[in-house]
Amino acid sequence: MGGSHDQSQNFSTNPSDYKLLEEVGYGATATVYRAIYLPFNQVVAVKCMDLDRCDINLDDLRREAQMMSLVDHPNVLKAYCSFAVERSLWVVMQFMDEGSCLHLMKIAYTEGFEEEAIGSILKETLKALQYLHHHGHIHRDVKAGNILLGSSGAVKLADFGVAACLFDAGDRQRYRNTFVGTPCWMAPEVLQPSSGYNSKADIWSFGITALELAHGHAPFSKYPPMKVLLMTIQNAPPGLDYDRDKKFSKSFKEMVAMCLVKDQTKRPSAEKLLKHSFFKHVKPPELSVKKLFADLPPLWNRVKALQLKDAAQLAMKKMPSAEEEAISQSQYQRGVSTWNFHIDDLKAQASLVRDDDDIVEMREEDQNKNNFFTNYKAVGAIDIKQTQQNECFNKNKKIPESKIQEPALPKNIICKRNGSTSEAMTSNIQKDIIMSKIRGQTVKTRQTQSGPLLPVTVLNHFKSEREQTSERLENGNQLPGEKNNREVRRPPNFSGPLMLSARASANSLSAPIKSSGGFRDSLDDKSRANLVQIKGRFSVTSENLDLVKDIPGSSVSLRSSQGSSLRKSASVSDGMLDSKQMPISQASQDSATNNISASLLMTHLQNLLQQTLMQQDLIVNLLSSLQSAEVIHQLDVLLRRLSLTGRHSSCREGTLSAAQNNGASDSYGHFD
Ligand SMILES: Nc1ncnc2c1ncn2[C@@H]1O[C@H](COP(=O)(O)OP(=O)(O)OP(=O)(O)O)[C@@H](O)[C@H]1O
Repeated sequence: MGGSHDQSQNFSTNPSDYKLLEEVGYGATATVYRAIYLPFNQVVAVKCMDLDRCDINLDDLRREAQMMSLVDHPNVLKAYCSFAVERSLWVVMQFMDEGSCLHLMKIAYTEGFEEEAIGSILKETLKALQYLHHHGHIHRDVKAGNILLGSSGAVKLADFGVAACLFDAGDRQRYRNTFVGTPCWMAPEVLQPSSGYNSKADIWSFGITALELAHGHAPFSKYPPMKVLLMTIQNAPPGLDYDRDKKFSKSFKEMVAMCLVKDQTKRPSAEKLLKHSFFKHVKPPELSVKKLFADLPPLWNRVKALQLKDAAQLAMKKMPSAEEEAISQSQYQRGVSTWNFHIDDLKAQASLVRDDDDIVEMREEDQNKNNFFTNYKAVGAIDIKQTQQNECFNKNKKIPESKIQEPALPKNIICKRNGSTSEAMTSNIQKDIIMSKIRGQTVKTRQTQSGPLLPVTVLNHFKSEREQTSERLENGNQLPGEKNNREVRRPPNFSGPLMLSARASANSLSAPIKSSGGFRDSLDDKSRANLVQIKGRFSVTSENLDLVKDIPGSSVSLRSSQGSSLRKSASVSDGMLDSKQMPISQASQDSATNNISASLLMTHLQNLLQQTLMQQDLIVNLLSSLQSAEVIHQLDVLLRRLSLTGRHSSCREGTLSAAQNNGASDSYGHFD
């Protein structure tokens, strides 16, 4: 991809040459810091990818870093070098001092940007895509969270964590055949591996990103990932609505509609799309984008504020009533009486499971009109004095190293939404209030969790984003190494089945899914080739896909698919599952008896969990073999069952259900 002036600068791979400063972002697998490269006294970004949290192989990571270092385009983020530091991989890259579009929307434009800014951001992004596609790459994770902004108005596409090479050995027509991306942004053809996909998948994601920038969130974002996948396949493509989106121009609506055509062959290439009339009159980003952050405090303070906002929401989340809590406590104790589990662990796990309504509710919270001020006020904020405001707006973006200090909490935040300005403030007092609430209530609070399961390997390292947020806050500004040393990794004793790695400061569905080694080419042995790994979310194996393909229509027997590959996804240990196999119908009868023992109850629960896991695998499998309306209908039915199952799989609710609800097992009867 050509050289770059940056490559003449040799960045060292010695971690002590980098002084990590504030945290400026975090994703499913990484935390990003503003840093100083000491030999050049140059500000850079260092992305620290926790290898324990990454369910991707080192080849993929190296490929990401290598690809980023080869790019040479003003709209594609440049990486300088990468190297391993203990259990993490550091990627040193250009620092984008205004962060991602997603962050910016969350902090100040919760209902999206004006068309003028959107046009500029999209045009620059499209130029990046044109460049990547021209060089044979599919980005595969185009979304607002991966579009970074600079204070000059620069727009750069970042994060090649899931990017793939489109053609090898000169085969320019090669279609990818893997399952990679982030649910809301994924093109329909990407969800159907049999059909294959190419760079047009990025055009779909680009269209979704346009909607995200216009509304402040991606379409379907309030639904669990599995539902999103299904809706993407079944529903008409999303678009800009003529009533709701009156403020947007016809040409913008048309351009989005062109991207969101289900038939990939009918989507325009990036090159062609750039010629669309919508992009003809777009203003240069120095004019339209730059002003978006004119009044905002520095990025690191915004990130901190977002973390506080999430923490405040966590603290304010509605608590179960006293009676519910008491019942729940006794259920937990009954449930764990014969196991070695620590009750707090079990509670924490149970609290990770939410049903759809909770997710919708959560989404509404995320999208509500309240600004930080409202949030903080609710946890005991104090009034803000107008005279204090200016202090925090003195952006000091290029700080000489000698003057760099640990960042203070933001004193004032200007929240700007579509032109209106309101004030928000956090203080150390507020922080204390929030933190004390969090400390007292984290375990009790239910968290946004739903959708597909996590593989055991991921699960063992899984830490909900809210916990991470709390930890980040409690750990202050520790550097990653210090954090790792202090962090006590305590794998959960109980693995709830419907887990989803949520992000506090990002769209809850924004962590990418990655299957079968986006770079299957690099996997040579059969077992690796069969692994369908989904980054940070859930896993199935391609053996399952084959299995389902061989099974006609609805006569799929779950029992027949209890092979070893399915067990990879099981969250209860294999040994437990093997030794406690029990027909579901028997579980139904047993759960109807009053004198049921806690251990038997938990055994049944395990079976229910196992069935849930298999159903989820099955859904993914069916997606891959989706060919006819009949199958779509079956998926629909399955999905409904799955939501029911999801509720019964929650440790908290499942324990109750197994004991009290005979109907639970009925819903599985069909699969016996
Ligand atoms: N070079 C950079 N300069 C400034 N901020 C950055 C930079 N790179 C990343 N960030 C911030 O950090 C966030 C997370 O980064 P990134 O997307 O690379 O992590 P990730 O773990 O790969 O995320 P995900 O996999 O969920 O997309 C970004 O959304 C952005 O806000």
